[in-house]
This record gives sequence, C-alpha cells and structure tokens, in this order.
Amino acid sequence: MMKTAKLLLHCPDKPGILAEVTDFITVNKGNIIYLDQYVDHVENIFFMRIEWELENFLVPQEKIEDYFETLYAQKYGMNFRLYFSDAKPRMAIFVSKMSHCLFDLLARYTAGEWNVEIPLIISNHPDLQHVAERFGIPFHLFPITKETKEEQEKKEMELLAKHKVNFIVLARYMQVISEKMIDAYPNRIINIHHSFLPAFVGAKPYHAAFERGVKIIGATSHYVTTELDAGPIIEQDVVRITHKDTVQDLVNKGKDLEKIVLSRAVQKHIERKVLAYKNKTVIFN
Ligand SMILES: Nc1nc2c(c(=O)[nH]1)N[C@@H](CN(C=O)c1ccc(C(=O)N[C@@H](CCC(=O)O)C(=O)O)cc1)CN2
Repeated sequence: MMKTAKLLLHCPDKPGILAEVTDFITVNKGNIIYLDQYVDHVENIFFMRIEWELENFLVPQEKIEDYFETLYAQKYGMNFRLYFSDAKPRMAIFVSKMSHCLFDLLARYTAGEWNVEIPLIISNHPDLQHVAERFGIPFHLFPITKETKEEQEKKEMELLAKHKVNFIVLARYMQVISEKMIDAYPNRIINIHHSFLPAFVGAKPYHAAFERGVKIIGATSHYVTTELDAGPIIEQDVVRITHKDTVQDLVNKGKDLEKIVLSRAVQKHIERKVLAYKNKTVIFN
C-alpha cells in the first residue's frame, strides 16, 4: 500500500494558493493523487484537501508540518491538518442499550471496510457486552448517574488516553457528553441523532415526530458540541412515512436510516474528508 500524506486546509481566499501548494508538492517530487477544493464566496474562505504519495517525496515525513507552517500557513493565515496513511486512526465506540448501530459498525470493521482500529467499547449499561464479546472487542462498563457522571467521565477519559483513542463514535449513546470531554476531542466525537435535524432534538424524536404527524423522518450524524444535537452536520438522510405508521414503525424504519447515516459519516471522517468550519462542514468528494 503506497504511503501518502493528506492535507486539509482553509484560509482567507486569494489567488495563487492552490498553485503554491501543488508546486510545493511537485517540486519536492510528490505525486498528487487527489485534490478537491471549494471557495465559500460569502465568507471568502478557501478550503482544500490534497493527497500525495510520499515514496519519492524529498521532504522527510517528520518535517512536512514545519515546512508547511513556515512556508504557507503564516503567509496565508492557513488553518491546516496533516495526516499520514500509515497512522491508523483509533476509534472508541460509546453505546447504551440499542444494538443496531453497534452491530453495523462492528460488521463493517470486521469486514475490513475501514482503515481504523477499534481498541474498546464503552457503555453506561451492561446490555451489549455480549455483542462486544462476539466481535472480540474489550467492553468497559461505566454506569452514569447525576451524582457519578463527572467521576465516571474522568475515568472514561483516562481509559481513552491510555488506548491512544483519536476519535469517538456515539452509537446511540444516551448520555449528554460533558464540555471537558468535548474539549479533549474537538470535532472528534461523532453522534447519530435519530431525527432530521434541526427538527426534534432530544432523547425521544420518534415520539415527537409521531405527535407532529410528519410525513418524512430522518437521521443526522454530527460532531458533538456542548449544545445538544446542534453540532456540525456530517451526513443526513430521510425516509417517507404515512399516517398508518405507529411510533414503533418509526423506530424500526429509523434504525436502517441511522445505521447507514452513521457509517457514511464515520467513513468520511476516517478518510479525512470532513472539514468542520463555523459549526458547519465541508465534505470533500
Ligand atoms: N454534549 C452532547 N452530548 C450528546 C449529544 C450532543 O449532541 N451533545 N448527543 C447525544 C445523543 N442524543 C441524541 O442524539 C441524546 C442522548 C441523550 C439525551 C438525554 O436527554 N439524556 C438524558 C438521560 C437519558 C437516559 O438516561 O436514558 C440525560 O443525559 O440526562 C438527549 C439526546 C449523546 N450525547
């Protein structure tokens, strides 16, 4: 597998940025294999994702970030992130009692669909330990009450740091994540919310949708922020329903939607194709 570097950047837009960045790569014998860019003309912001092969690249891998910082980031006021294909992202899954998203994530992982490591699963209920055992992933139980929440989250964060976890997926985890954990993993906690946001935030969106009598329901995957169900949206999808559907029908129809929306969002995050900016996202092709 060819080792590559992925660079995601954004900065105030001006002529010549793309040419300078691609020139830096090609002059140093890097073979560009992917480039996507977008200009937000309202905010006048330039966004780009570029990937190149490192085989003949003249700049040593450990020096690329410094070179880029010195040559371009300061000159253009860039915000950039650099990733290398030989550094597998490490993903933790948080789950409560509902298993459908957990099964889907672990089936895709076991099938080798994703260039990722899943060192552990965390839950506030023991119910899904048998699923983790079936896939051979360590399961860690942290029951949460109002009284124990802060202490339990502190222990969870120590465990995540011990296992060098890079990002967290909330696979129908029904506890509100604290600001401390969000600050430790900024735009690195992905949630699946079982509604077409911004409609029906909170823990019981299917009941709210049923009471409202909507004809379409949806699912939304977003990065978690302190404001509930209000973080940058990564992926959404919908399905039609009718007056004949009970709440349980909505839950059942919603499960398939939640699985596919969450897995699409996780895949885009793993492929470094998501750039969060001002509570929105740019999703590269
Ligand atoms: N800081 C955030 N934490 C979480 C978010 C988020 O957007 N920001 N999303 C939730 C998931 N979720 C909806 O998608 C959700 C989960 C739980 C609740 C809720 O009110 N929970 C109650 C307890 C419920 C229970 O014990 O069953 C609570 O925490 O008091 C609302 C929305 C995941 N976390």
